[in-house]
Amino acid sequence: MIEIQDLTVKYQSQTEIYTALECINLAIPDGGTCAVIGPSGCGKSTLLKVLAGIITDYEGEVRVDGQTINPKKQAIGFIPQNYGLLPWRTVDENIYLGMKIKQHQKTVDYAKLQVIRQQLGIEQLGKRYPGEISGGQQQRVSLARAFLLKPDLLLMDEPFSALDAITREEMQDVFLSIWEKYAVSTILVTHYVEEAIYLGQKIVILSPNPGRISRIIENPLFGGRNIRQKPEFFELGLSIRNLIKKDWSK
Ligand SMILES: Nc1ncnc2c1ncn2[C@@H]1O[C@H](COP(=O)(O)OP(=O)(O)OP(=O)(O)O)[C@@H](O)[C@H]1O
Repeated sequence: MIEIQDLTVKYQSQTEIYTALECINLAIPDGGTCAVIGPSGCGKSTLLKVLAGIITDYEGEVRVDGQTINPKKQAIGFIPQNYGLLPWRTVDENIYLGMKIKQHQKTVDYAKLQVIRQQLGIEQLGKRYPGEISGGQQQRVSLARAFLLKPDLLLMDEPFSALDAITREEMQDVFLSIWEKYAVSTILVTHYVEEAIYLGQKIVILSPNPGRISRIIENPLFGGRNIRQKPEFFELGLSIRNLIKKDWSK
């Protein structure tokens, strides 16, 4: 269980103290997914940085399975917007580098690596460099790296936003099929309402700054088959857009 209790984050600049997030309360069950939507500057990246252990100066409690979040004790996978691949390392090196760094493993579980590469359709790309593969393939490589780590928590910052609409939908399906197998607790930030409905069991809407939770929606459509084609999908999208318009104009 991921538990966030009364989380407030302030930045101190030379002239002022700026509150980026205020009194965030959220619980995500083990193996659940949560999509966070919010206007620019409301603190979405700040939230991910707290969860990734990059920001440690905050008020409130953030726990994974009852223990205060700490990337040295828990495995936390983070997929940044630009996928975070090292351009001077091959695809294979990029995939197992994360595991070596995070879990201090000297040896690589090649059998598992092979299974994940197959699931993601990147078996043929191992010797290439990130600059020699497409954006969708780079996204697959970053997913392989994250899932090989078997994270206690997977964080994704606008994971598919750099992809064209068709590849984005394809990658959302790829993500879901792997996530179903490994049941990794996942928090993703997105600015696409449809992506939030497709990938989020919970959908969290943040208010403009300071970011507060304005809604938490338990998504009734999550995990359904072919939901993108269903009228309920469009209806939920419309009602979330209306909520956002109301909440963000306050
Ligand atoms: N190091 C910092 N010092 C001072 N203020 C900061 C710092 N980092 C972020 N902020 C401010 O905190 C607020 C939240 O920033 P954050 O990057 O978390 O927003 P965001 O929701 O991810 O934005 P976007 O959608 O535009 O990426 C913003 O107003 C930003 O200007």
